[in-house]
Amino acid sequence: MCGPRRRRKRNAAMETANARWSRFHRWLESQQVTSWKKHLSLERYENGYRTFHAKEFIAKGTALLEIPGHLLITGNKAAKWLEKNEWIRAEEIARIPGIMLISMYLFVLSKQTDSFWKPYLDVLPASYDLLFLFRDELLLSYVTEADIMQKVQATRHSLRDIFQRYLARRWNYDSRAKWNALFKEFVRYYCAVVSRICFLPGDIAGALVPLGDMFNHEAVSSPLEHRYVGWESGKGYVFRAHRNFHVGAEVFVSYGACSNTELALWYGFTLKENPWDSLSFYVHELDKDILLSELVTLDRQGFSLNILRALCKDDSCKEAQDVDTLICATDRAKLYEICLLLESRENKVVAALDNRNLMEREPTRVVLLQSWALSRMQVVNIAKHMYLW
Ligand SMILES: C[S@@+](CC[C@H](N)C(=O)[O-])C[C@H]1O[C@@H](n2cnc3c(N)ncnc32)[C@H](O)[C@@H]1O
Repeated sequence: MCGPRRRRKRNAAMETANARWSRFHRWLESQQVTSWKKHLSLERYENGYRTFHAKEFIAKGTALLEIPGHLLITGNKAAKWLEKNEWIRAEEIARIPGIMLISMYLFVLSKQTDSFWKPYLDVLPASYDLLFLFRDELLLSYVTEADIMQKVQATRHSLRDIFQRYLARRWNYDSRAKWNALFKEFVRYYCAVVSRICFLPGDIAGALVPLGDMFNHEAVSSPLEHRYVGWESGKGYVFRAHRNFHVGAEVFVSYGACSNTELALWYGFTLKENPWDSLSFYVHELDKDILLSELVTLDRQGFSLNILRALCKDDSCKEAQDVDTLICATDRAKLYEICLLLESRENKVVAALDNRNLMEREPTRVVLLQSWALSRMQVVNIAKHMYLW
């Protein structure tokens, strides 16, 4: 496409996005969701990414945002509505994951021009980088985390199955292309749900919390002693500051103790400094002489006990439960060697990802895999020093 046409198309897309954004704000105001403006400004960037910033100093514990119950899209609401409107039968509900039920619900709602939630649905992101969306075989060959591709395949399979079984039959699609387009829309809603769902006790899935789902994640190094995000009776769904935030700083919440693998799977990003990062691998893939077929995990505290037991020099220690006893009896030089093998594998991944063609084809996804591999190397590096004499 030539320059001016591309510019016109981009401007038109921006106008639509601006109009949708204004409608979303008016909708929130019409539902009396306004008090957050005292503390927060909501920034929106051209690539569609949104963040909250502190307008004033925010002290730990401050209520940042309160969303009334009737604005939440919960698993229970979705299941009830789908059953009432004969999309699913009551006995099928327990067999379908709650997250899928909400995705089905959003997909059906999105087809209704007068849906109460339309202003919210219209500002959900248009594209995602969740791992199961990656299709490029070369890119996928650089995913080193063990067993993750099975999870990816299971998610893809389950999405197709649910769409075909419950949704496609009610739509007139006269071509494969139309089926694919509808399926893509359903997948987009699924991505929105998995990457934005909030914990809600007593609900089969949790809740989508309009506006509350614009907070980005930061990792906190020790588990929070208090639940800062959740349902508070008499108030609604409340987001509180889990630490102090200075004027102008981005205001985060914490999605929990997520490893980078979990972040890549469910949110489509990884963190450079992630205290909860861990990696899993099969040791025989690195060293055929170690006879251990179980999955081994490594985190910032070291290797999982199964490998310590497998490498115990003294048979009497193999049953020990205590990590210190096991480490003393383990062949630490071998653990160090495994660290070197892991390091070399991740190094190769980082080098292979430094590929211009791949970068041009899939820039965001390459960056995600690079940062994932680099953070794995950080974990390996910590372990390496731990097992060095
Ligand atoms: C609950 S939404 C948060 C709002 C999101 N930024 C938006 O514009 O809609 C979760 C998504 O935000 C992005 N995200 C959240 N925290 C992030 C972080 N620390 N770094 C990069 N992306 C992040 C990821 O795309 C994730 O799937």
